[in-house]
Amino acid sequence: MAIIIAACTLIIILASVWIVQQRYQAARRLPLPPGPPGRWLLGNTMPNSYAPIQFARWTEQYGPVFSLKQGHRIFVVIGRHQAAIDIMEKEGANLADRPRSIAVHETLSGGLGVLLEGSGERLRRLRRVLHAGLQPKVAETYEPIQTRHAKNLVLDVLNDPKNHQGHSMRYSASVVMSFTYGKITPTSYTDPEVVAVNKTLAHFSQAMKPGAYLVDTYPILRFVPGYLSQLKAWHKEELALYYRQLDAVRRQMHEGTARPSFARFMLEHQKQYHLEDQELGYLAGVIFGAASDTTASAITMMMMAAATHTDAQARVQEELDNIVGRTRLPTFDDQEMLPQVTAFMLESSRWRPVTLGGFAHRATRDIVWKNYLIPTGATVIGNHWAIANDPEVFPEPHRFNPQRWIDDAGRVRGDLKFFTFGFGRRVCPGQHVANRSVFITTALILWAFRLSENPAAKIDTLAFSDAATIHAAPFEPCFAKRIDENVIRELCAPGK
Ligand code: HEM
Repeated sequence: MAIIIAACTLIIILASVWIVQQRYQAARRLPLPPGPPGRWLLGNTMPNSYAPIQFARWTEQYGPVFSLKQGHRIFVVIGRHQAAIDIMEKEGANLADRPRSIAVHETLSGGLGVLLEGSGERLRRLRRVLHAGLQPKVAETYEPIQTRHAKNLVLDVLNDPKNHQGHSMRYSASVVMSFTYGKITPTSYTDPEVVAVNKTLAHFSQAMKPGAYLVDTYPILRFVPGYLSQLKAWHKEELALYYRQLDAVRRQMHEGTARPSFARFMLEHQKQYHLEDQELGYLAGVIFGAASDTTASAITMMMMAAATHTDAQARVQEELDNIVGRTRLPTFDDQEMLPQVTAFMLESSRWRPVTLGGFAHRATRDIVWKNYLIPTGATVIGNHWAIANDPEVFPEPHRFNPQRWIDDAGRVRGDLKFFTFGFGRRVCPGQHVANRSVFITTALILWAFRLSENPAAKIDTLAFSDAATIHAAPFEPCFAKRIDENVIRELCAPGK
């Protein structure tokens, strides 16, 4: 009897292995998603500027998922909402990896960063601590910081409206300095610490530019003497800066004066999350990079949307007048009652997604989608710009229309989503903090001002930088006060 059971078990195991192998081989025989023809051996030429926009054109031409080849590398680009759900979200476990990045990750970040870290034990550890320090309950505790700096933003715009883009950058730099290191003094964009951290961010953007470092396509280049020396020097510089900032928090903890912050949280839980000293300093440092530019750009895009879509803006202001009135400021507690404010911010981050092309993922298993193969090792890109313009999910996608986010009962729709913060297991861990920043600044700015276009200086809403995080070209909207200036000044005064 035992022999029969053992034989049956063996047959079942062999049959299962055979079925899996057959499926694997069948999958391997499937074609890659279609795509533009490339040159023999060299493959496709990648767009050398504004790649997400060119990719969106190829989506129109080749369909929701298309592929490109460059040497031995395969790129698969997702440009439609449903395909993003099917692939980027449902196959999230097989797409948690990143393509190897010798220039930026291994050299400039000395392998210490998180954004370009491959999947594995280290990433899980880092994401665990990021989640613990940025999850909704903790993000809620940063609301007073965000409110304080949002009031400051209103005053800055009141005093110097021309420099509104600089003020948005100041807002996010101050907020991130507060919650990362517990810094409470108002931070300006010329603050030496902020200047130094921004320098590291500029290095990162420079090195990230497609084609800046060919070593990722031809890894042999890393052995060329001097080829990576600039990146190594920048790495030393940023590490020293991040250590200095962390040491300040350590010292304050020792003296008993440290305010709650992400750095303090990590130092207090260093053992629990198995963080090495270097990792800890670096993680706090990169938060500034990940949080400041993105948030500032999102706030600027919201203001651009308001200035160029005055009817949509008026609807938000009608709601603010009804729910909040003109004698107090909107607060986080009002959000439930302010669906128009939320819809406005959701639409502006769909209309001009600040990470236009998203960040590349890498397939760690073969993925089959509608009889096409996305093979192991392929670089998989969820193109935010193309997905944001999917006409099936967002009818008339080029139109700025916050009402698409509102249901028949006047509430924010729970069934509609845009991937502002990326996909699957690499989704942005700072999204709860970021959303709160964009909400409170939208509410306060639209409460205080009516924005419009200056007829003599029309705004080109498609003029933005070609970078991982886009920045609008300088523009000058008119900011008319909706509320008596004395009331604005009194309600936004420091300490109020
Ligand atoms: C409007 C503001 C923001 C936008 C649009 C944004 C967007 C993104 C996107 C698209 C990614 C990559 C997701 C993917 O690979 O699919 C990302 C990653 C990341 N973001 Fe954000 N982000 C914002 C604000 C923040 C803030 C405030 C923080 C921190 C407090 C933050 C921390 C991070 C980190 C650490 C990563 C790397 C995660 C990983 O690679 O596993 N972000 N963000």
